[in-house]
Amino acid sequence: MGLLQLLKSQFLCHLIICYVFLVSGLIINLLQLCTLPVWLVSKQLARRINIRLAYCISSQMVAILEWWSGTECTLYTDPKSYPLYGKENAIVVLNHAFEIDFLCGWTFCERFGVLGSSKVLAKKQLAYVPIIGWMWYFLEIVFCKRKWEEDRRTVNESLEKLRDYPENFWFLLYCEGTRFTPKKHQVSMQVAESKGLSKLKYHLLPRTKGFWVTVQSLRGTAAAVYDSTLNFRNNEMPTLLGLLNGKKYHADLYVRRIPLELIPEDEKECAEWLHKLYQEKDSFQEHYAKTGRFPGPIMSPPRRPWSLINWLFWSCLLLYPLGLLLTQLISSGSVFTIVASVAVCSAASLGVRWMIGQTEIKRASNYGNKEVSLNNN
Ligand SMILES: CC/C=C\C/C=C\C/C=C\C/C=C\C/C=C\C/C=C\CCC(=O)SCCNC(=O)CCNC(=O)[C@H](O)C(C)(C)COP(=O)(O)OP(=O)(O)OC[C@H]1O[C@@H](n2cnc3c(N)ncnc32)[C@H](O)[C@@H]1OP(=O)(O)O
Ligand SMILES: CCCCCCCC/C=C\CCCCCCCC(=O)OC[C@@H](O)COP(=O)(O)O
Repeated sequence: MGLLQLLKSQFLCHLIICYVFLVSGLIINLLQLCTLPVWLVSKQLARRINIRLAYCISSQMVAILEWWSGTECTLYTDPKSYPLYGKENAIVVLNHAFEIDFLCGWTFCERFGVLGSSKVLAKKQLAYVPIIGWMWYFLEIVFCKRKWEEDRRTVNESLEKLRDYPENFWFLLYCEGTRFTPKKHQVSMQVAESKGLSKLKYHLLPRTKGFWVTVQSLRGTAAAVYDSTLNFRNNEMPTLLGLLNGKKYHADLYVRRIPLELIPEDEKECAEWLHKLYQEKDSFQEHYAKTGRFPGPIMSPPRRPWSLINWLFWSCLLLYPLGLLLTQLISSGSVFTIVASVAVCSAASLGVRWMIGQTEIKRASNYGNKEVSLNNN
């Protein structure tokens, strides 16, 4: 292990990274709260400010992936579509099998300049995660309860509000609805069988209703669907803790741009179209398993320095007062103050560990474990 790698694996480094993320995140959440009066005066201005504030939070996680761990992200795509990425609104359909797939998505958002405005159809529970969940509230992220009777109205209403969004955005949809586990795969293939649908090897059966409502609501707003299929080289199973430890992974993303006009308007036809898309995605994964690459040429955008610059800015701003505080604390000699400070730090560490836990597949919900999901935690 090299010296730098040893440094990256040190708990003290992780503490510093998490401290910067936590404190800057809370400051930014507070600033977002302060934009509420701006909404009353100019909604578009408030949105533009929030895009930039959100960038300051999400790009810290991107910096961990790109600059701290040095993870390589390779894009396979058609050279004719490439110039359009970042220059139009799009609905992104991505497979959901990896703990850091959302972060790889964010990395591509960063490289194409749409990180601050990127959106997702997220489960409601994520709205309560401090910093990221609170940031999403101000970004007009669409939340769902994964109960169609309740979601059909709220999801449609939230999407309609994005029609006059002032900057280009990508709207991410994990149509599988939950992360891939062998148990969920087995259950969803039973559903596929009962519906006479072809089986999938690498994906769960997609839930079609959210896709249909998204396409219908964003017609005229989004130009295309970006069908995106992600995998990692050498069967890597990346984790957020791995990234924090400085472990380098190798992500490969295959993207096809499909103009929105090609997607059927009728709900049943749209569902069939999506099922067919997932058959194709499965064949791309099979190709990857056999050859170690996706079809088509590589058109990788380079990483940009902004996420690193943003991280360095917040570190300089927040580490100096921390140093001063620690010096004062130690020189005060008060046992009570020192014990209280250790308790606050421990609570904060546990809080961050809980947040990281949200990304772990072993802590995934029970959604999709039963054919008709009753337990929707
Ligand atoms: C150039 C570069 C390109 C790309 C770069 C890549 C990406 C970057 C883009 C953007 C980044 C932005 C943000 C990223 C940051 C963070 C994201 C983090 C996480 C958030 C993700 C989540 O929270 S995922 C979970 C929430 N989302 C979803 O669930 C979406 C999919 N679900 C739906 O659409 C659902 O339809 C629904 C949620 C709207 C409603 O849920 P419900 O459960 O009620 O679903 P359905 O009514 O559809 O289900 C009933 C039907 O399903 C059948 N069924 C029953 N059991 C199963 C089963 N086990 N598997 C499959 N199907 C099942 C049932 O029979 C019903 O069938 P019907 O025929 O009646 O429909
Ligand atoms: C600068 C780095 C700082 C390190 C500390 C980072 C702390 C972590 C911060 C936030 C973590 C929350 C990110 C939320 C994204 C989780 C994405 C996700 O994968 O959600 C799962 C959901 O799709 C499906 O859920 P289930 O499979 O049904 O269950």
